[in-house]
Amino acid sequence: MYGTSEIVDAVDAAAPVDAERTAFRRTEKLYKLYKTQAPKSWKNQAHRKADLSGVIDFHSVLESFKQCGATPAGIFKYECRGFNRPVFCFEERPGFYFIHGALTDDEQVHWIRESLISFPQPPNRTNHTEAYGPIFGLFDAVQNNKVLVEAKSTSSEVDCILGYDKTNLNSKRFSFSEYCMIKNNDESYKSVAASLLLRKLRWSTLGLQFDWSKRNYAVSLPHKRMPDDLCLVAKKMAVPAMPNGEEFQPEAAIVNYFGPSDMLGGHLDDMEKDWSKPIVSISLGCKAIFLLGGKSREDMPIAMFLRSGDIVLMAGEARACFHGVPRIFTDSEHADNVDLLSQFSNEADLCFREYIRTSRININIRQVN
Ligand SMILES: O=C(O)CCC(=O)C(=O)O
Ligand SMILES: [Fe+2]
Repeated sequence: MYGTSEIVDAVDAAAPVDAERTAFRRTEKLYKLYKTQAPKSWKNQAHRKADLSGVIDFHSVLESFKQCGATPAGIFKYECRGFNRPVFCFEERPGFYFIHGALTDDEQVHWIRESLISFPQPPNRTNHTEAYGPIFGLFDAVQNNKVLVEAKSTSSEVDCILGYDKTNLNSKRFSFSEYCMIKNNDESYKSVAASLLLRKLRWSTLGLQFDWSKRNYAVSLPHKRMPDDLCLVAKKMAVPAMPNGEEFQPEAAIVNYFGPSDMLGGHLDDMEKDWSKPIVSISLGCKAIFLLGGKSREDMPIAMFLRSGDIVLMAGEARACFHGVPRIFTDSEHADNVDLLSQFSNEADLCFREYIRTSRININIRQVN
């Protein structure tokens, strides 16, 4: 990847002065979440209101297309034989496809659960792997108010309490434990609440593991195959962007987890060999603004809303276009997640509901070779 490709907290993040000179950066600034220079006492209400009138809303585009068969200038409805969902494209950005409402509510619920329960499980790596080694059962630990504990002592008693795997002496010694153990804590433990780890979860990688430090796919890292059901969705959704009716071959995915003030800076995804193959990118949870730039950061980006259940494809020329997510919406006026939240109304689903109420998840699936 090239550019600011990791999710960062956008609030008050100071941009380097010359970085603000590009059209992409200026547009990011228009939409990203700022605290104004308000007195501290205003803290929670002090988010500047962005003007959203220039953001394309494909929900409205589809509604007016249904009514009068017309689309706004520069946008057309793409007809793909055998593909029964509405797909829109931009005349100026060939290779970019917007599939509005691609996933049903049930499918969205399924992928949110998978993103929180299964996808961060080892051998898949997450942004926490470097600091803590492989962590098993993060979401279960959140539901049970557990904490991640490090054993400094080498006593067999601690090994036993932590379920430490002696067969893997290189792995770091962190494991989830009950709160009560920590109350009787002594210096031999270092601990962090599972709920905090979940809040700070930024990415997990599926299939071939992406090595962020070397910025390539590390074939030698242990990995599982991509989940079959996710491959099926990706193959089905990739159809409008596949050259000559070929079948998309999903080999890797990056799952991005966005908290309320997180953003993903403008970047290119350029580590895959064949750019004629699409990246299939699934949105879940809170609504976001997606910026689709051009091949230069100086090209004026197109801003559009991404809602839970929308899927975008970036293939061919669009693979060379800078893109990013300057903003997610967590306030009830804009988040657009009421229907989704109602799917998590059981007592047992409280943790999912609380998480997704103020978060966005993006699963982007790639053919690497
Ligand atoms: O979150 C999104 O919609 C885009 C994610 C993305 O561009 C990436 O992970 O490379
Ligand atoms: Fe990307």
